[in-house]
Amino acid sequence: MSGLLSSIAGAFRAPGPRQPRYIGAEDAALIDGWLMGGDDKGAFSLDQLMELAGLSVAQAVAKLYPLGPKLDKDPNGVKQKRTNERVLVCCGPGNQGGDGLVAARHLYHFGYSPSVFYPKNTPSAPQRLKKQCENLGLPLIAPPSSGASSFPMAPDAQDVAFRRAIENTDVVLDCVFGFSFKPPARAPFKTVLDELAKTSKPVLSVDIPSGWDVDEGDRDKTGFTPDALLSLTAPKKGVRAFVESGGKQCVSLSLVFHLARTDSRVCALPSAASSAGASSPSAFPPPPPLPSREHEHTADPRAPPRRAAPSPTSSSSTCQSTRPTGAKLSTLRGARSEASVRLARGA
Ligand SMILES: NC(=O)C1=CN([C@@H]2O[C@H](COP(=O)(O)OP(=O)(O)OC[C@H]3O[C@@H](n4cnc5c(N)ncnc54)[C@H](O)[C@@H]3O)[C@@H](O)[C@H]2O)[C@H](O)CC1
Ligand SMILES: [K+]
Repeated sequence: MSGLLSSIAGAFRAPGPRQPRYIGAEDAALIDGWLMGGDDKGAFSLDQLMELAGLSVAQAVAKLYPLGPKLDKDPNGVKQKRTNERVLVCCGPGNQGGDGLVAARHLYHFGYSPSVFYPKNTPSAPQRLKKQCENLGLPLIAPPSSGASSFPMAPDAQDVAFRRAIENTDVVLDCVFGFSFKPPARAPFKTVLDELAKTSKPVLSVDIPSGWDVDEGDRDKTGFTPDALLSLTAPKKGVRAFVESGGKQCVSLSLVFHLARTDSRVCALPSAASSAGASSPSAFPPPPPLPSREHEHTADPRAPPRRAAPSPTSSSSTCQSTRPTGAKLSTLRGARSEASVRLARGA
């Protein structure tokens, strides 16, 4: 486990063009378990991890699909829509769906007008996150939570509502399935994935394009290729071809350097050395130099130190494109920049 954590962080510190460490579904689940484990492990709560993931998602949207300037009302006094303002957040039944609910909340505060599609509203769903979206008045397409009385819905009501929602959005956020998806998709998500494949709207996929196999990519020929991808912590093996063929990719770094720092401490402990079967602590290579705490919050760990402390609006994700565009390729390969998003709504 310690080698895995170091290699993920090391991939982002290595000089030259980034060579990300791709991880499989098993390793992704292992890291998740480690982050949430107590004792000598990460000690994060699920809520914290979702909040970090969801904030990174919202920041990636702000970076890739920036909100246009505010426009004056039209002659009839009607508010005019800003570029990229409407974001349809498609949420699945697992933790990735929770990331989506968090992202919708942050997007609202960034000034976007998100709406949320949440078709699997089971008792185990993150009801508090959903309630927070409701409290902001976000349009929510979801069946009533169990126990609530309602009129019976037509079987295809959600499909119809989803199709209408996708027509009336500027950007689609794919938070349907993450690293625990096992193809093929079951209802009601089959329709959702078909619509994602068909739409001409830009889709930003979180962690893995939904419907793709986490390790093997679009093995089942879904026909869905997102406009861009946000990898959480480390890119998954299934997106290697997408990234290497020039797909737009962001990587959320919020946990990477935390993993590396904790890991270097674990490596330094004699007990960790003996439990790993090493004859002495020196059997572990010295941990690579860690970036300063300041850099942990910036997009580029190798960036020169800042003079002032990072603002709360600085991004925890870094974006790059490797799209092969001839002469621009080398500059793009190393390109990365820091998102700066305004957190106060309407500011
Ligand atoms: N450490 C991190 O990087 C964190 C990532 N997070 C996000 O969580 C997901 C992984 O969450 P998990 O709940 O394990 O899995 P999924 O979101 O993929 O959803 C599982 C969910 O889906 C159902 N399901 C599986 N296959 C199918 C299918 N073929 N048809 C229908 N339904 C299916 C399954 O039954 C479950 O209910 C990760 O990718 C990140 O986005 C966390 O926020 C924490 C930190
Ligand atoms: K996804």
